[in-house]
Amino acid sequence: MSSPSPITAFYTPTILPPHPQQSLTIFPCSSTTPVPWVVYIHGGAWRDPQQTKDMGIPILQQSLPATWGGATLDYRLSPAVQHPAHLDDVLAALKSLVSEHGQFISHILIIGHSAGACIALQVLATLIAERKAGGTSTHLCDRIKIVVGVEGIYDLVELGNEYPPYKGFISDAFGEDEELWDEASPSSIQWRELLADDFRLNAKIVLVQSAGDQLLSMNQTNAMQSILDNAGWNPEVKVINGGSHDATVESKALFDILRDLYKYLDDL
Ligand SMILES: N[C@@H](CC(=O)c1ccccc1NC=O)C(=O)O
Repeated sequence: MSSPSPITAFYTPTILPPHPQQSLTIFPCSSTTPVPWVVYIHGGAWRDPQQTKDMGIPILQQSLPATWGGATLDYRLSPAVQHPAHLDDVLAALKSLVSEHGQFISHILIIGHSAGACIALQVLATLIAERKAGGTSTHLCDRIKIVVGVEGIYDLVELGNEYPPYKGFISDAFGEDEELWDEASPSSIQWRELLADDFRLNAKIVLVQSAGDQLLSMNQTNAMQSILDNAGWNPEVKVINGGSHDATVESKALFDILRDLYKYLDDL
């Protein structure tokens, strides 16, 4: 049986014409019962117009089990918009995915690359906080079982300290005030407060970093690991030979990790 063709959808149907970046490419599942879905959030320092949702296509085409669904998201970029617009767009995309396809979605695995990994952890924390406040996104939050950060950015202030030239793209996306960088960073989130009492209810967080990443050292991943460890989240960290910063998302080493995680999802 051949898989259904990918479709492009806009996630802000009330805004006409839709902003071209407020769109997602969906690989519909070929199942009539709920199956897991994999959702990709691209990187590109919140600003690189060359890095789009298309960067998620190799993962979805090459690693996704035949009957599963997938989606890769675009979001508006800086400097046209600033934080929290990127996060808001990704949340809107996920909510629209669940409202349109929810009956076919059992669990969700989110993969974020680089700046997309930052957004992925912001998404998880935002949705848990919304759920705790009695919000309506429970049906989305409860389905997110795994969040994978690949070559991730998690602490904007430390990133700027380690790589002063990166302060330009951080300012474009988060403004000039480093206090706001700190507030927006996944490293500043009160993760312990977001932990569910029953550990099985918490999403598994996996931080993947390629030894060949020429743009980011291990520092972001190591720091995020220790913050999540101290907060009781027990993240998994995988150091792989995935090649360069961007090549990692198409690497066999990453696909091997993902296939193990797919088995975990299948067994839930
Ligand atoms: N090509 C990008 C650079 C970039 O994406 C990047 C550079 C350093 C560290 C992380 C990066 N991307 C993360 O999403 C740019 O044009 O800004």
